[in-house]
Order: sequence, then C-alpha cells, then structure tokens
Amino acid sequence: MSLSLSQVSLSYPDGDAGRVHAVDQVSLHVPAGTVTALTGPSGCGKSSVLAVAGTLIQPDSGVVSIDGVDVGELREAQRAQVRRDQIGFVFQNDNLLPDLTVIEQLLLVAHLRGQRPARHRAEAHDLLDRVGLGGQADKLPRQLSGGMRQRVNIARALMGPRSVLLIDEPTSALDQARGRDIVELIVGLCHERDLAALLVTHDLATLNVGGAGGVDALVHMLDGRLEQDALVS
Ligand SMILES: Nc1ncnc2c1ncn2[C@@H]1O[C@H](COP(=O)(O)OP(=O)(O)OP(=O)(O)O)[C@@H](O)[C@H]1O
Repeated sequence: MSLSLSQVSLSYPDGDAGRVHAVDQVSLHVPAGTVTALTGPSGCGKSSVLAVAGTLIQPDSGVVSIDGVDVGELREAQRAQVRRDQIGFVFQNDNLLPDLTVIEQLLLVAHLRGQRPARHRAEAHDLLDRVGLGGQADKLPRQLSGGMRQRVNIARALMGPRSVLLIDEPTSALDQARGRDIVELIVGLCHERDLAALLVTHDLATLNVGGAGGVDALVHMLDGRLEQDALVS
C-alpha cells in the first residue's frame, strides 16, 4: 500500500502555441503509514502533482502507481473506481453540503458508492469520535467552527477502506495552533491506518517534520521540479 510517481511530467496548453510545464520529471515515493509534505512557492506545480497522483489528470509521461498498480494502464472506468475506493481527498475548502448533518456528510460517501448508508453508521460514528467530533453528529456545517468543519472533511475522506490520502492546504483557513492540531490528526490517522499521504502546504510551521505528531518527510518543489527525489525509507 503506497503511492509512487516515477518521472512524471504534465503540461497545460498556454496561449496559441505554447505549453506551461507544470510538473517536470517528478519522482516521489510515499510508503504506507507515512505522510510526505510537499511545499513550494505559488505556481510551482504542487496542486498539479496532487491531481496527477489522484488520477484526476493523466500526465504527459511517467508512471503513477497506487498499491503497486500503474494507474495509467487502467481504463478510465477502472481509474474512477480507484479514485472512489482507494483515494481520500481533503481540499482547502471543506465542500460540505450545507443542508446535511455531520453524520449524513459521511454516510453520503457510502451512498455514492452504491452501499447502504445504514450499514456504515457505526464506522461513521467511530471516525467522528476519532477526529474529536463525537458529540457533533447531528449538527449542520454552519453550526461548526472552521477547524471542526475541516475535521468533518478529514473523517469523510477516510470513510471506507482507503490506501492513499491526498490533502491540499488543509490548514490555510486556520490559526497556527489549530493548523498544527489538524496536521497532527492527519499524521496520527495515517500512521494508525497505514495510509500513504501526500500533503500540500505553504504552512511549514504546522509540520513538525520528523518530530512527535509531525510529518515523516518534507519535499520542496520549484518550477515543476522536486529539489531532490523524495524517497522515504
Ligand atoms: N488548468 C490549467 N491550465 C493552464 N495552466 C495551468 C492550469 N492549472 C495550473 N496551471 C499552471 O501550471 C503551473 C502550476 O500550477 P499549480 O496550480 O499546480 O501550482 P501550485 O504550486 O499548486 O500553486 P498554488 O500554491 O498557487 O496553488 C502554474 O504556472 C499554473 O499557472
């Protein structure tokens, strides 16, 4: 259970004839049960790496492997299944549905997978307990603070068996103490559940690299390239 990118490149059309090379020969290995943080200046390609790792965009070249499977070799329907069943996404904005309660936000994931939500109620409650929202299951998003909404977002991303977690700027709307708590929560969950996680952030102060509750590895990106290949042992 791991996430690997090998020599991945991605460009976008740019004007009449040009292309912008957003990701340039990036190789990155994130073993199960570890969190790698990816940082770098705005526009260096971090979100593009996440989009490729999440099979949302096909790279121009290179290989993306999830649990050892080269997802570029799969048909689109199979890739959609990998996205739905194996990858959890946490974005900067929580994207919670305003009229659903906290528990319903989580159960919706089971429903979208064609499963019976009632069967997943215990799992959803366990996850809410784990993210510190045990008493909030029947609240609506507008009744929660920003930090609590981000915790719902994280719990929702972990519904069902997951092997990869992709996280984009999870702390940008939070103060530093709450941001650190959120990173510590993500790291704890990934260690416990053997998830391979890639976390994009500008917020170095929240990462506590290699420390207790901190991320396991940190890689820096500049102009589409990693400053060194991120191979975490
Ligand atoms: N859909 C797109 N079409 C054209 N160019 C794009 C597209 N998405 C991103 N880019 C360009 O690709 C490069 C990398 O963008 P990307 O969003 O991946 O960087 P980033 O490091 O995540 O930036 P930020 O921290 O501001 O979110 C930038 O030059 C950006 O303008």
